[in-house]
Amino acid sequence: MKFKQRMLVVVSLLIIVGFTLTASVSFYLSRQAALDSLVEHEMPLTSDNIYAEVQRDLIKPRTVSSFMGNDTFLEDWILGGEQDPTSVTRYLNEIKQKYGAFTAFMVSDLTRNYYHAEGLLKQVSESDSRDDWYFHLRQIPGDSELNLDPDLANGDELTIFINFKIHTSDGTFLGATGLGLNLASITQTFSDYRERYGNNVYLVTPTGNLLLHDRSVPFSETLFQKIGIQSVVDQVLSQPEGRFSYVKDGTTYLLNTRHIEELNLILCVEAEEGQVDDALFPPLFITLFVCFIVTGVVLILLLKAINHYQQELEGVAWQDPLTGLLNRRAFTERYERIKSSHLRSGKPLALLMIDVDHFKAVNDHGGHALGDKVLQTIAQLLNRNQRPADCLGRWGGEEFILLLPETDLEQARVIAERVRLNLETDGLLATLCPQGVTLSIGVAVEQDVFDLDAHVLAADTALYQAKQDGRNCVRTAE
Ligand SMILES: Nc1nc2c(ncn2[C@@H]2O[C@H](COP(=O)(O)OP(=O)(O)OP(=O)(O)O)[C@@H](O)[C@H]2O)c(=O)[nH]1
Repeated sequence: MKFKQRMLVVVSLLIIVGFTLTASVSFYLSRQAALDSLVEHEMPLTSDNIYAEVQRDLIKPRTVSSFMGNDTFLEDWILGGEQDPTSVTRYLNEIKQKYGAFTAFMVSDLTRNYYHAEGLLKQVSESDSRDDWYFHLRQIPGDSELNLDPDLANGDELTIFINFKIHTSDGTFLGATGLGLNLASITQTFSDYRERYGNNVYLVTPTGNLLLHDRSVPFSETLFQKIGIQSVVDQVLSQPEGRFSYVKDGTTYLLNTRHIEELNLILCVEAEEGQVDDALFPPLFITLFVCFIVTGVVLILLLKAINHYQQELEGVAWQDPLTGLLNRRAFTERYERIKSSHLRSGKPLALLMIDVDHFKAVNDHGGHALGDKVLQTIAQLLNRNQRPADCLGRWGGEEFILLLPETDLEQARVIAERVRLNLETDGLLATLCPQGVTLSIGVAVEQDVFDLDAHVLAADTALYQAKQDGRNCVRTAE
């Protein structure tokens, strides 16, 4: 790989690695900050808000159920032998209407009659699994329990029942009463929570049953069956408040829990750790895009700079600094190129060795600076008169070399004569050197074997002859 390509690759890699590292570190730090904010602020805040909403949605019906459980009307009616069931039915209907409940019910322990807002529904029986809730309520030490069951009175729709015991002041169990809330509307509320706060929300009983949640989780699930959460489920159930994380299907979930005293339920707010990435990826992509653009611009500038300096260096390497003509090395390289096309075509290639006559005298009389000026002027004149395909160089000192492709000896001689004459009659040179500047030129033509040394030697020999013949003339090689 060339130096230039190596430089471009190294610089590209440096920029790309630099940008990628910077972008990655900044992405990592931003992600940590976003996660901290999610765990420390957003989830607890969501939990607070949902707690307030759960209080509004569930605690009020619970208060009403509690009021029903402690209502002396029901106690008296049961103790009075359950006369006139319409009074209980009316009572239940009024409660149901007033508080917008899905159902209101009362069960007498004496007769096992189950009343609801439209009258007697059935009798509860220990042999009917649907009535398990009732016999369970009888046994528990507390006053109340929340249950999720199908409601017989409403086409078996899943209903949240808030069950309260009815008992006498001395604690004798008389039956159960309470409200049923429509599950569909409550799960909708939880789905609304999810949409509003962007987190999963569910309520869990102290034994780990999922009681209420949005529709994303099957109802039959318990917390123990929820994949991934098993690692922390014991802590979730035993701590009044907590922050946990668990992994499910390669995704990390954050869990914020809180015990709701009044309902004896655990409120769980769950967020995907990856949700913070959604906000962070666009800036990352912008950074990488900027990196791409900057890399491109830097590479273009670098390429231009390298090309510029390369050209300058090539100029220094190939140019004669005084005259701007090709130096000996560049001329040799050109000769080799031109030679190969002549080898194919077999056409003649002419070489002119051009030497300034008595140049030493110019230096001696006018000084070295004038000598330089004269050499530059001669170079310009020679350059001006050459054809596009010709190749002119400075061979050394006051000696120039001119290569004429596809030119035979006679044509070359004519051209050399013209060059000599042009120079002899040039006005500027006459001004610089009043004593006059003349050229001696030796011409040699190659047709078969193109060898620069031999070619130069032949032209030099002709030049020597020109000098011998009194200078200011053209001589051709035999
Ligand atoms: N000013 C200047 N003089 C140079 C340069 N290169 C060579 N010379 C001078 O050119 C002169 C060449 O002198 P000679 O080789 O004796 O040839 P000449 O005086 O031209 O005589 P003939 O070639 O025999 O006609 C020397 O004095 C060199 O110092 C240059 O770049 N600048």
